[in-house]
Amino acid sequence: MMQAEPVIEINGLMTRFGDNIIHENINLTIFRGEILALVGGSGSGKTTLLRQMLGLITPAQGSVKVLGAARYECGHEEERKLRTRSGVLFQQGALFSALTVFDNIALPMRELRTLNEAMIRDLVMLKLSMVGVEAQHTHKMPSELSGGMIKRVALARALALDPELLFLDEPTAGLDPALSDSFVELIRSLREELGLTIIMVTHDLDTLVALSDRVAVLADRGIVALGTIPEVVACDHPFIRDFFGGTRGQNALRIFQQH
Ligand SMILES: Nc1ncnc2c1ncn2[C@@H]1O[C@H](COP(=O)(O)OP(=O)(O)OP(=O)(O)O)[C@@H](O)[C@H]1O
Repeated sequence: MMQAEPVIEINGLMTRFGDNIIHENINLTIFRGEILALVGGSGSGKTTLLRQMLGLITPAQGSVKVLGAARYECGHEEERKLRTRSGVLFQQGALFSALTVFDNIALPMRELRTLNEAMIRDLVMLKLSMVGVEAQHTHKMPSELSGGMIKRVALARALALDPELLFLDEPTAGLDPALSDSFVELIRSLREELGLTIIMVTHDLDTLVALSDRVAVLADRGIVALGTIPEVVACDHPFIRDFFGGTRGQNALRIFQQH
């Protein structure tokens, strides 16, 4: 059951790159335990908003509060702690190509400088088993892995430090439908097991329907709709009509209604 504890609070956020205003007066609260999806047209600022929640891009105006701390205003030490409480699966550059599977997952643990190598070894193996990657792949290089396996290893790395918040940028992009379904299933079960709050950007309707509790639609520099899928679909906006209106949209919604 969703609890009403806010874990991310965005108020009056404005983003500008040069003369290009991307967001104007964005307000969004994300609650512990939910999966919130950000959708919107290309260039609507989904990835930028995700990066602002992660502390990677400073907004021109407004505040971003994460786990009670004001991002961009809290001190260095608090910012460091916040980073360890968030896991990220980026669309590109999911793994370091020069490091083995083991070392990719061990890296954030080693950076903590509080764990010895024996503990790190046990933790890496635990994370790999959580995402369904067998021990025989531990010493492979990323170039030796399939696309589906890379996503799983990247997810294990995102979970390396037991984060409370998990950020996913297009988690199923580039996966064929069967791999995409099994990855969605994995994310869903990890959310249950670990009590994660998940913020994801996705273009994929099947992923959206299968995972999201709420959807925020970015368009016209703001959030034009926010709510459950049926609530969002009921909003009359050109992007929403196009996004959910086609055959794929209608099929995805039918599956949603059958759940
Ligand atoms: N560092 C930057 N410098 C200048 N412009 C940027 C920068 N980052 C993003 N932009 C611009 O901001 C806008 C929003 O980009 P963003 O990547 O957040 O969109 P998006 O909704 O995630 O798009 P897509 O679905 O295509 O990935 C785009 O017009 C992009 O060109």
